[in-house]
Amino acid sequence: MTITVSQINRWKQEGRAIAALTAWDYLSAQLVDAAGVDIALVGDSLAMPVLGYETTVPLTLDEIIHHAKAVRRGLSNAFMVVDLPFLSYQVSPEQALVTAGKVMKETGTQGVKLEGGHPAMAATVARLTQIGIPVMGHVGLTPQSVHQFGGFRKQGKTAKEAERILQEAQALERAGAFAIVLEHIPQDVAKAITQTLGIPTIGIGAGPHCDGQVLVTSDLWGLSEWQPPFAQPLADLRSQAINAVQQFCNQVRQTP
Ligand SMILES: Nc1nc2c(c(=O)[nH]1)N[C@@H](CNc1ccc(C(=O)N[C@@H](CCC(=O)O)C(=O)O)cc1)CN2
Ligand SMILES: CC(C)(CO)C(=O)C(=O)O
Ligand SMILES: [Mg+2]
Repeated sequence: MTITVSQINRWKQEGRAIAALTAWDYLSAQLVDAAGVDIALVGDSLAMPVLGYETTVPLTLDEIIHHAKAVRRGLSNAFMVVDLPFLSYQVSPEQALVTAGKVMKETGTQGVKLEGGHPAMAATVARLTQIGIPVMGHVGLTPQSVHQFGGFRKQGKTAKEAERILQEAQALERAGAFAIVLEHIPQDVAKAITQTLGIPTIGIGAGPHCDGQVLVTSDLWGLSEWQPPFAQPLADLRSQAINAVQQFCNQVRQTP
């Protein structure tokens, strides 16, 4: 049962919600895949909870490829998508093509994701999809623009901004994107975009009316040292992990 882009598109038409989670290595990939997630995203968010950077901006192409190769080895069912890091695709459509091609060849991913939906980025997405690379879009709070936004702030709060985000999503659909992530925007804006588009929307901090949801898996597990307000942990692995280490230290230090 391998998941394909056409399957993902059919799920929208059938009203079957799409579950996506991030993975950053062999272990996390195996766990989300075994649990039956539909899409495993090697998100550039790995820069933050996993590598300890303050934003996703410093992550390099070589770093994400190294992680994505490990994720590939851990997946058997989920559709794999890899984020293109900051400045590995924004210079020109040619740069994006070379980067996406390198990621596909070296990691074995089925698709890539990039941020933004302004006309230049839509043209880049068109270029990639024309040569057969499945592209997932990402609009709203696009974390690679954090310094322009002045923080990881909710986007699309004014009618004008909301309209711009809708236009960007439509441009990405026309460019051939197979799905679009909507991050940290008001739920009514996400709902309107979801109803307008023929391709699935995958929300994060965008309310319940999207065609699917994505979370950073370390947030879901309660493993991140910090998480966005919209991420609800469903486990508390951080305290369990610390507890196990404390028990180990105590055992080792017990004088026989
Ligand atoms: N681990 C973790 N890291 C991440 C993401 C995640 O999903 N989880 N996703 C990306 C970053 N996205 C966000 C989105 C919202 C917030 C957030 O916390 N926002 C607050 C504070 C905003 C501000 O600084 O003003 C708010 O109330 O809106 C932080 C990172 C990349 N890194
Ligand atoms: C899940 C999402 C959309 C959060 O920003 C992402 O792009 C990532 O993890 O890198
Ligand atoms: Mg990302």
